[in-house]
Amino acid sequence: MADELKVFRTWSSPFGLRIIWALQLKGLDYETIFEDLSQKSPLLLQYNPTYKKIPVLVHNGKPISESLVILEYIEDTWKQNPLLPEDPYERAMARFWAKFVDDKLLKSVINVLFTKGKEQEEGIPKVMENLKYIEEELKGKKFFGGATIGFTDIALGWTANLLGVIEEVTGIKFIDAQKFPQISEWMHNFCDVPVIKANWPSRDKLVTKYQAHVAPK
Ligand SMILES: N[C@@H](CCC(=O)N[C@@H](CS)C(=O)NCC(=O)O)C(=O)O
Repeated sequence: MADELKVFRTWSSPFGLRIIWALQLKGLDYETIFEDLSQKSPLLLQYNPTYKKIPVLVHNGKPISESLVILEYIEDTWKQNPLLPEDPYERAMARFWAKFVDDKLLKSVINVLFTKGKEQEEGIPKVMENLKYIEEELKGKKFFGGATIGFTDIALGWTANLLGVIEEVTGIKFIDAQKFPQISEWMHNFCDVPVIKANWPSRDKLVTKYQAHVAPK
């Protein structure tokens, strides 16, 4: 039986994009279901009753949620074009940095995006500190996984367009090539990969969306 793959996502979600990138890098066909999160579909609620969030990947009727878990499932199920290294220690490190992206970097960026005044100012050094860890980790590497993009690159991928959008919306500069040369180079290399380039949501639409969510100064 051919695999039936469905992805529940939204047009803008960076978590949803991770799944699209991974499926396309693996050369897999899938159907996309775009959700309106203000009116979640009964199917989304059925497939992800605990978190009620996108993305959800449904493989032959079986749902998997949480983007990093879905990435692992994709990697475990389809062996072509590996996203994780073979060596167990390197695999652990790839997972460690992907978790760092969600637990530390993303949270610090969201905090700056959705606060203002003193709270926002105090949040900026935390973002910079988290970016410095990534900068160190990327030293001497084109991608986290080496010559081709892998698990950690996909996890960090949102920064390559969303950080710029957030800079525009907040007026706060996070990335410049002098302060973060490795990250800047990585962003450039990452955006150059055809599967990545082909799937970015419209930057203008993202700016409008985030402007509407951000607290007025
Ligand atoms: N940790 C989750 C985060 C997913 C997530 O936050 N999805 C958002 C859209 S970007 C969502 O579905 N929000 C709906 C809600 O919170 O009700 C993952 O990695 O998949």
